[in-house]
Formats: sequence, C-alpha cells, structure tokens
Amino acid sequence: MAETTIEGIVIKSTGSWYTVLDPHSGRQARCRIRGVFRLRGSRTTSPVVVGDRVRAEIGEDEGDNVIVEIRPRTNYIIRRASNLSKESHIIAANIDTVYLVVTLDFPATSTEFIDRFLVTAEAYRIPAVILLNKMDLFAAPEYREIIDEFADTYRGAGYEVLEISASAGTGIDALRERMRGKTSLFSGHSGVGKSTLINALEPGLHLKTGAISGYHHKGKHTTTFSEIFPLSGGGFLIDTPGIKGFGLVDIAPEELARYFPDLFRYAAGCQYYNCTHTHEPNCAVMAAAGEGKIAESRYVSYLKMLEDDDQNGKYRK
Ligand SMILES: Nc1nc2c(ncn2[C@@H]2O[C@H](COP(=O)(O)OP(=O)(O)OP(=O)(O)O)[C@@H](O)[C@H]2O)c(=O)[nH]1
Ligand SMILES: [Zn+2]
Repeated sequence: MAETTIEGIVIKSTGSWYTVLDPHSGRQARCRIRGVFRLRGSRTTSPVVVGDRVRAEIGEDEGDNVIVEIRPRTNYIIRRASNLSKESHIIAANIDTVYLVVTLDFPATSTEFIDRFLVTAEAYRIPAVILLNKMDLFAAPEYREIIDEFADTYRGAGYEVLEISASAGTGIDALRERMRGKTSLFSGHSGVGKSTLINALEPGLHLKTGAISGYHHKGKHTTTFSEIFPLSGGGFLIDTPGIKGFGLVDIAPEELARYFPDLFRYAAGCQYYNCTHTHEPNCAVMAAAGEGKIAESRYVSYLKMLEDDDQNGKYRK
C-alpha cells in the first residue's frame, strides 16, 4: 500500500529513475515507472520525460516509489536518437516559452537559423521569444536602424524581441520576472552568450553540460538523461547545450507556410488552396512579399527551407 502520494513535476530522468518535485512543498522523491502507461484518453505507451506533471505513490522504501499518472502534455520537444535513426525521443514536455538567444554580430546569428528555429517552435506550439543579446556593443546611434529593422521583422511576425545585455545586466531583471513560475527553454548558437545569460539570471545555477542533449550511444541502446533546473523565483529552466535549434519536426512542403505567421496571414488570398507561394499565379503571399509587407529575409528563409526539403526530404512527412 502506498503511504502517500505526491503531485509534481519531473525534474530529472535517468531512464530508470525520475525525480519528482512538488513545487509547493519543495519535497522531492525519486520514483520509478511501472509497466506500460496509459495516457488519459489514449493507449499510447510513453516514457515519462522531464517537465511532465505526474502523480506518484510514495512507498516505505524509495524502491517502492512509483509514478502512477502523467497529466496530458501541453507540448513537447523531440530529438532523434541519431542522424541515421528514425527513432525519436521526447526530451522535455510542458514548455511555456522558448527563448532564442541571438546576436547581431560577434557572432552574427543568421536570419535563416532564427527562422528555422521559429518554424520548429511554431510546429511544437511553443511560444518563442527572441533575446537580442550583447546590446552593450550596439549602443552607438548608428546601430539603431539595424536593430529596429531586425526587431520590426520579428515583431511584425508576432514574436517578442527583447534587447538585453547579459554581461552589462540590461534587461535581466525583467526577463527573470517574466520567467517566474514558468518553464523556459534556452537555445542559441555557440558564442551568443547563453551561458553568461543563464548565470546572470540565476547565479546559483551550475548547469551540467550535456544536460538535455546527453544521449550516449552504447551499442544499440540509447540511454537518456535529462534535467530541468528549478529557479529560485519559481519556475524551471531547460538548457539545450549542443542542440542546433531544438530538435527536428517533419513538415510537408505545402504546410511550411503555416509556420511562418507573417506569410500565412496572406495565404488565404492565394488562388490555389495548396499554393506553395513560389511560382503560382495569383499568389497573395508573393504579392505581399513584393510589396514589402513581408520582410525579404523571412520570405528567403521560407524558400530555402522548401528547397532543402526538395533536396533531402528533411521537412517532408
Ligand atoms: N559584450 C558582451 N559580451 C557578452 C555578452 N554576453 C556574453 N558575452 C561574451 O560572449 C562570449 C560568449 O559567451 P558565452 O556565455 O560563453 O556564450 P554561449 O552562448 O554560452 O557559448 P557556448 O558556451 O559556446 O555555447 C563570452 O566572451 C562572453 O563574455 C554581452 O551581453 N555583451
Ligand atoms: Zn500563394
């Protein structure tokens, strides 16, 4: 018989043990899962992943602790076991916001990288916010136009753009405040200052590298280990070291435009319902791009992603 039950969030997974934290009491318990899970309303077998909201029965011995229910996920991110493998793993669930850390220069983050990332976020149905870091380097007035053009492009597409400086501390308190009580995932190219930013947000946090991307290939077996970090102000942080973007999603070419909100708002005006917005007559998206209503870089990214799909089927279902 179970002694008690605990309701909480899975903050760590080793593949066989799951640490459940009750965010209200602060109590933690290491638990196992038993047999096959039935998610509510479906017969899907699914392992427990970090970010899952669960109920666990706590036994007399730790070995008796068992997760008995997983709440339905609002979203999740996946990762293929390897490039060759078709297998994919859910690596985290119930993410409130993905923050993409980017820089205008030193190093410059390409708009194509940003746009691919945003498409993935859209496909995962996770709100994305762009953090424009190292703004201390661009304080001179001559940069204002470049910054505004960048910000307008993404704000026009419906994304928040926050100008910050991780090293100078600009915008950090406001960001910490908006992360309170939420699960936030951070991503960004190497060198944009993601580590500096995370340290500024939560100085006590010593991220273990490889936390969420720590897949070890031992022969045929893939073990997963992942962790999300409780924040002192409430909420959780997920770091994604080494993940370029944050996983892959399969998107059919005719669906790609759906994930570009700034393109898609014109698609209803196209003559053909399955318009790819590349060559078709009476394409409202191309017309809008031609009139400058859609940022050129965004339309170019769209075309590049379509082209890639043709070449290697990466975005094909
Ligand atoms: N000027 C300026 N430099 C910054 C800022 N944030 C980070 N840096 C510097 O940028 C460099 C890269 O910062 P990191 O925090 O290591 O970058 P990262 O994104 O974690 O990079 P990886 O560790 O390679 O993944 C370091 O030299 C930082 O000191 C900032 O806001 N302004
Ligand atoms: Zn069209």
